[in-house]
Amino acid sequence: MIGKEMEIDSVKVESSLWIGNKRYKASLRGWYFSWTEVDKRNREKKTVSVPVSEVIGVKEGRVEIQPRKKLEDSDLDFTLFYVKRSRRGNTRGTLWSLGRTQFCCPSRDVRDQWITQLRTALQTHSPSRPHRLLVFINPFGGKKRGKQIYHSLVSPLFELAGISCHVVVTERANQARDYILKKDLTGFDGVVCVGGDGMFSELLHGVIGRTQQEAGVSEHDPTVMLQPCDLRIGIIPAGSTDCVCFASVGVNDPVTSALHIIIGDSQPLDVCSVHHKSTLMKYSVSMVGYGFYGDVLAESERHRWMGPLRYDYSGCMVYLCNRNYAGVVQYLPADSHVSSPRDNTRCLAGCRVCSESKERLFPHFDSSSSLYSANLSQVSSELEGEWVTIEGKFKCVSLTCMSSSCPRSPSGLSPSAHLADGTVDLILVRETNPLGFLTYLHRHTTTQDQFDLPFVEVHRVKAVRFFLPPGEEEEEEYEEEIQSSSERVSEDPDKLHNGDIANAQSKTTSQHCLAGQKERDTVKSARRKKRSFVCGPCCTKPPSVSVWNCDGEILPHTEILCRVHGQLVRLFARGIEDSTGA
Ligand SMILES: CCCCCCCCCCCCC/C=C/[C@@H](O)[C@H](COP(=O)(O)O)NC(=O)CCCCCCCCCCCCCCC
Ligand SMILES: Nc1ncnc2c1ncn2[C@@H]1O[C@H](COP(=O)(O)OP(=O)(O)O)[C@@H](O)[C@H]1O
Ligand SMILES: [Ca+2]
Repeated sequence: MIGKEMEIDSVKVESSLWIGNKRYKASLRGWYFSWTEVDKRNREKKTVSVPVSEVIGVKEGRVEIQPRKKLEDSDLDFTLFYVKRSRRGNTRGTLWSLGRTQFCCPSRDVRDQWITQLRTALQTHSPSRPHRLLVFINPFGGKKRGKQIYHSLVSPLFELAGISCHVVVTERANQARDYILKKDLTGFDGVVCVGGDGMFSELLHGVIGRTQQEAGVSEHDPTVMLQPCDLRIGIIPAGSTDCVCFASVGVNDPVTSALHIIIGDSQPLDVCSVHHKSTLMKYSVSMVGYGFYGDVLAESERHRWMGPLRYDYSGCMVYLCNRNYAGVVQYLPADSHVSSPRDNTRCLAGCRVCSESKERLFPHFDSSSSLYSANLSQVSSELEGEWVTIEGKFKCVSLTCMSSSCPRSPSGLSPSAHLADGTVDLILVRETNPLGFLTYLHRHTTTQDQFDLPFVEVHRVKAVRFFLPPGEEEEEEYEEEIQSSSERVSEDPDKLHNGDIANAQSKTTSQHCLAGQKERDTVKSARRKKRSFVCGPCCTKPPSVSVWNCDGEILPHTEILCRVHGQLVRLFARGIEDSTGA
């Protein structure tokens, strides 16, 4: 490896090249390919430098790939494709596009030499680029443009970069997850989803599940140390919230994401496992939310036809219901010397807090062999320590492993949270008046501190337990109903979908709203009332139990234990490249 690097470092290719009718002095030195304009008196002008790691492809002749491939035969020309950066409106992240420059060489020999040298440098300097990818497209995500986005914007870039893809257009929910869990994945360097957070979640569950299966680790045991996953995940945003993409890249743009995948970027990510009793329910990377966000999701599932707007509509409806929910929250604080959710920092590309966390998270990591010499039955110490208990009435209880920024909220649920520091932020919004809560929500869309409110508190934690106060415990009947819906699912695993749960809920909801006093008097109806979620402003006695929204899916239980697994998976991303500062 080092030998090769030295060999390349010593390679110095230089020649005159033309772009249009201007002459340039071009050179390839180590990590950079640069070209400097030279005027008629041999004076040097502006230099453009492209890191070899950001070269997407080198083609013979004059080539255009967008809008349509066009090849002109020429012995003297070559075309260089690379990452070009630009800012984007009010977001912090950097938008990437495909830069393209056509060079004309003095002779065919010189042209061939340039192409060979550039391609060799590319191979040497970008060892972690993927060569073969498994791509899942959800044709129904977001505005239903997944297929079009992939075929018109992404696939031509992958082709240009020489990446071969096996594409699966999904026909049902959970198809992507099951594929990753069961099929032969030999030869794939990564998995990619074209869709939203729900589709990402399928890949996440597939990749984590598969890795644990192969390592013989039980996913259900919350105390176990899970095996970190090798297969990287790429996200081409084509969903409704696109929070995971936005929070890890800084923009939700299919071309930017495709370019990060091509150059083989790698961003570790913390993952929360959510357990009920001794069963794993879900993994989450963005938001696990009870109360407001749970109700918004339950309501939004009934308005899927509205597309991404369903969340805004449901948000308003749920806001008008003005609910508060009693609960007991217990948490295990993280080390407050390292960072705090109110330290006003942002997790950006190359984040120091995240990179320093690696050693703490993987004390057994052997960097020379890149192996985790972890004893697989190893019990993690992450659940040890002094738990803090808070009981009260809450508008919402939210947990987030990362900032959870999205186009709706560019700084996110917890603006100073880190992608890969092995902690999760717990946000408690206590009972307050509607104006107070609106102020809290509104601050997600501005730069004002949403934690600087008397009814809001935030803690950086490693684990959280939530349960209902004594006397308000989870109802068996409800659990049975969910159970029977899961049983139906085990006959046909593809039917477990938010829709099912939300339908069951909305059925009770509309029954509650429409049924007369007679039915309401029965015990059964009283129970239903308790678990109905959104019934509009007509409700005089709101239900006392909400649901958990786990990365956009409704969890079938209220009592949960969440714990964070630091840097469990890796994305084809690099964190947010700050376009406002550096
Ligand atoms: C007054 C303006 C208030 C704006 C409040 C924005 C808060 C945004 C926090 C966003 C956290 C997002 C966490 C990510 C969740 C996703 O995993 C998950 C799944 O995404 P997918 O469908 O793409 O698969 N998405 C969600 O669960 C959606 C949550 C979205 C909540 C939006 C709430 C909008 C609230 C509008 C309230 C308006 C009150 C107005 C009163 C007159
Ligand atoms: N072919 C399909 N038919 C129905 N549901 C699907 C299909 N493919 C994926 N899904 C499911 O659709 C849900 C939403 O997908 P997602 O891509 O996240 O879009 P959105 O951001 O609009 O919610 C996911 O939970 C995923 O499991
Ligand atoms: Ca984190």
